[in-house]
Amino acid sequence: MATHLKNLSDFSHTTIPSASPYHFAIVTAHWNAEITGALYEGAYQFLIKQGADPDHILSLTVPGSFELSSGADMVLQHKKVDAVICLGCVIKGDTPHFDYICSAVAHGVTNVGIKHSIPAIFGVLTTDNELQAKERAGGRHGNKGEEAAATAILMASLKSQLQ
Ligand SMILES: Nc1c(NC[C@H](O)[C@H](O)[C@H](O)CO)[nH]c(=O)[nH]c1=O
Ligand SMILES: CC(=O)[C@@H](O)COP(=O)(O)O
Repeated sequence: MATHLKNLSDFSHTTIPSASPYHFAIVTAHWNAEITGALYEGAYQFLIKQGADPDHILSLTVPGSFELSSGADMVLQHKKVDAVICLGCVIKGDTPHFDYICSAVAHGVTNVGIKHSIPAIFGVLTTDNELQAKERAGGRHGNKGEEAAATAILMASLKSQLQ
């Protein structure tokens, strides 16, 4: 399975730069709140462990994953952050709705990051069922929220090196 091959899931804290210089926003979708809450806790606690100032982490909630792009755009329009982490969980149902949401949020988060030249991190689970989601939100396949936070720190560090 591809998940066990993911480098980030094997990262050690020593390979990620300190988060202390940076300001972060975490935008979390309320849909599938048990899962997205676990993603949020993973992301938030990872940032803190890496030295982020709690006062430099802005946390917001949007209704669903489809709104993550809009939420991230609003944050980047009004707040100075070094990276925005978008967390959600889309679980396949009986209709193609899943495909439209997943495509929209993937493209939307990408476009928001490019629009603002601020790293916008795609921390959205797109699963066939609830079990797969639970396995990736603190279960046997790790916590994608932690990985999203690690990615945010790495990208913020990269940008600071280029300036
Ligand atoms: N089915 C899921 C949704 N659906 C809601 C959409 O994200 C959106 O809020 C609605 O279409 C109104 O624009 N959202 C998730 O995050 N996860 C799902 O499984
Ligand atoms: C991903 C979704 O929006 C999904 O929960 C909707 O379920 P359905 O396709 O059965 O309406």
